[in-house]
Amino acid sequence: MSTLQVQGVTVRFGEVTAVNDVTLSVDVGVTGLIGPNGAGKTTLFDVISGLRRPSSGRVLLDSTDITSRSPHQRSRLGVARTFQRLEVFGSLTVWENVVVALESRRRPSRLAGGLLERVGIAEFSSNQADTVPTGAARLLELARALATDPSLLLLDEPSSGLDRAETDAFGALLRELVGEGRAVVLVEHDMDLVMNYCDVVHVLNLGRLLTSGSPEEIRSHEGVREAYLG
Ligand SMILES: Nc1ncnc2c1ncn2[C@@H]1O[C@H](COP(=O)(O)OP(=O)(O)OP(=O)(O)O)[C@@H](O)[C@H]1O
Repeated sequence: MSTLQVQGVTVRFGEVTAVNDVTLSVDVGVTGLIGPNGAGKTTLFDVISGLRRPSSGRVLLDSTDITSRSPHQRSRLGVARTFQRLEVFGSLTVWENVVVALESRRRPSRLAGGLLERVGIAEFSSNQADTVPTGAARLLELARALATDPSLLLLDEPSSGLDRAETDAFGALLRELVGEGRAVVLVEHDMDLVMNYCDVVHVLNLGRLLTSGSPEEIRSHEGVREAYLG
């Protein structure tokens, strides 16, 4: 049984079909969702996290149809998400940001320190969130997502703003999260991160699922090269 099933999902914005009859499943592991700009990756994340209703199709979580559930209800079912555009509370400290996320799920605030250690930004705990470097703010978003103890974690371009060493540490953390039985889906432009840390990669192009496979299969896929090279 897959954690997440996307079945025949289509999203139209007027004349534009952003996501076109996409069917895919996600299991425990690191799953990459890649594709050129405008391929429909963020729109598909919006559908999975409940921010957007599909024009047609269904989303199932652990075999339950959640297509009409709100983002809040999905969060309680174990779905957490980070955004391409940072969504932290800028005027709160880094530590307070995580506490707010913990409290939203009635989890104890004493867990905040451990979460910040885990993502590698404990040194910024008492800094105001809008004063920390972009990479640290991105890791704070991850800590906030982890504060909800998700079974399905959706990460939108998590490595932007991270340097190479931070990206490698981030990749290692992803593997740890999988070891805890979580499913992680990554929209990511950093192909090294995708190829080194993903178990499965889905490729979108012009709203359609072009192909799915292991990183090796994706790397050698003719259509993928064409989609990227135009
Ligand atoms: N709210 C909207 N209204 C109209 N068109 C939209 C809207 N959101 C997205 N689109 C269009 O849908 C298509 C898919 O966009 P989406 O942002 O999902 O792609 P993406 O793969 O995430 O791209 P990127 O890698 O650039 O973030 C694009 O053609 C985009 O212009």
